[in-house]
Amino acid sequence: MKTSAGFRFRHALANSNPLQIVGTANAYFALMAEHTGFKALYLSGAGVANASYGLPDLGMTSMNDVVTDASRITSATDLPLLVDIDTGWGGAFNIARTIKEFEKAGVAAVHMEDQVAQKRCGHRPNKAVVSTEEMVDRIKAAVDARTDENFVIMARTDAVAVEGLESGIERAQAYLEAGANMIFAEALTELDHYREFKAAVNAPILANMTEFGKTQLFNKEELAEAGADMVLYPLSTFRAANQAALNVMQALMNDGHQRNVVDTMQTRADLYEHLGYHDFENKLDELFSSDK
Ligand SMILES: C[C@](O)(C(=O)O)[C@H](CC(=O)O)C(=O)O
Ligand SMILES: [Mg+2]
Repeated sequence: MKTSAGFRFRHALANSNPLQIVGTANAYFALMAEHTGFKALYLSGAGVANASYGLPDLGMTSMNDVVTDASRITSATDLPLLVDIDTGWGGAFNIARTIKEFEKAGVAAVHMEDQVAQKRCGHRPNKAVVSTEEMVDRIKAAVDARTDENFVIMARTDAVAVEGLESGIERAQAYLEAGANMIFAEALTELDHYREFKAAVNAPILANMTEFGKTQLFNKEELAEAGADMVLYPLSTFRAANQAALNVMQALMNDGHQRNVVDTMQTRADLYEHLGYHDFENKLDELFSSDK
């Protein structure tokens, strides 16, 4: 029997120290991540807004927008997928629907944050958080809606940047008591802060290594040593691919041809390798070739 996605996420976590979770903006990136050896994948809320809709990460995408992109990835790979569900998209019943839809889509884990509905990127100024009580209610609604007990509900606290480290830790404790399984400690500025979270909460901790943000780009050994169980690279591949695409666009515009940049492109052979193209082609021949 096939194990559930949530089980596979927990299994990957139990077998890694830390578990590196790479952001994959689309199903093809997910295949490349699998072939590179990653054991867990991430669908970024910012990534869905930016890549799929050309929008900023300001709470403008809906549950359906994100579930659509998540389903494309879970259809392409069995690697467990962690998905950013922002604030859960509403009140208790909306959050319950969100959990059911993501479970049904084959997602392994979601993270839900304690920002107000009018959310911002976790690494931008002027964030606002809801009360601990309100976030506890969000978590209770999510946990109650889950049907697979292994489906992971991760509580993200944005409070450290707003109210300080102590408050972030207290909130994390309250969120775990309400039934959250893991903690996403957002926008920490010191390695020691992970240590303090880990010492105070009895649950796996995620460190967000997003680039150009508030957190230094610590390596996985430093983070593991500081108590982080998971390390997230939400937009690294997206940012790199964007710059690569822009370089090609500029070359085409400036040079009138792509010969100077063709070496920066993934070859057709490599593309086909990741897609398993030849297996599909062989299948076609096997099924329909006339000289059988
Ligand atoms: C992790 C995150 O929530 C995301 O949507 O990918 C963002 C990442 C970013 O904007 O750099 C966040 O940290 O808020
Ligand atoms: Mg996000």
